[in-house]
Amino acid sequence: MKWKVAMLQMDIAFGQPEQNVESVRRLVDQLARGESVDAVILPELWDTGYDLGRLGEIADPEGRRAHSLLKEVAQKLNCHVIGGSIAEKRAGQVYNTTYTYDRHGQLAGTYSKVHLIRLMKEDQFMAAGEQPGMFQLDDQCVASVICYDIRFPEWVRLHALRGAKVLFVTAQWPHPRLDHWRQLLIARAIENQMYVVACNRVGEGGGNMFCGHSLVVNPWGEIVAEGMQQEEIVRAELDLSLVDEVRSRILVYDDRRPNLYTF
Ligand SMILES: NC(=O)CCC(=O)C(=O)O
Repeated sequence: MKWKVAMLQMDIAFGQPEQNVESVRRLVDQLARGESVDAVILPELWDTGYDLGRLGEIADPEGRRAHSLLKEVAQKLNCHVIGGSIAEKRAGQVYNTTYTYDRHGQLAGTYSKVHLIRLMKEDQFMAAGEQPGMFQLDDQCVASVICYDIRFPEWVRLHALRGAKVLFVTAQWPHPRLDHWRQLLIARAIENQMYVVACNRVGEGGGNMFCGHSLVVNPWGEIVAEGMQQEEIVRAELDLSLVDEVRSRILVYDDRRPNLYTF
């Protein structure tokens, strides 16, 4: 199976959800004028940015605003939507949450960021998720994680062990750590022999300059597509049969020694 994917590498207005909804709509309109795609992915916290101090006021109650927009996008483009993440107000807490809609406009999965980044004070304003982000799209097993999660190979590995062939990463990754971003994504693809489709944002917010370079890496570790550091739609084609091919060439999964990994 082949999938055409598009990453909306957008700028995000700090603490301005309505303005950011309009930015998503503008990019989706632009995407709709080009060749059709099977999946589109947005960046992390595309609705609020890292305006953590105002989350009580601007976070999306039960994600209602995001659900409505992402469903609309899935139906308009007739494609899967890995909906970046949003600041989701739920049960008196705020979570950093991804909603994924399938091409029929049905909710396919929800994932709340498990590893909150203390460096950016996320832990002081948000609650951490507890569940994995696994779901099916076109009968293919895929996973989604959020930004800092890629520094935790053991978390990504669990998703690969449970069958994920594609890892979607939604991010707000800032300078000066562009090298970390690229190398961690390539490493996750090589060690798990899976596609990694990673959408970052550009622009400035809360004292950070975000580095773009949205990336698609194939299961052999080759970069298939890479954004620049400007607002753009980055497109790529995935050939999912390559996952099985690479997994049968180097038998990493069979050669594991999990009984030794508990000392
Ligand atoms: N939004 C994030 O999780 C940023 C992660 C990051 O900058 C890093 O891990 O470095």
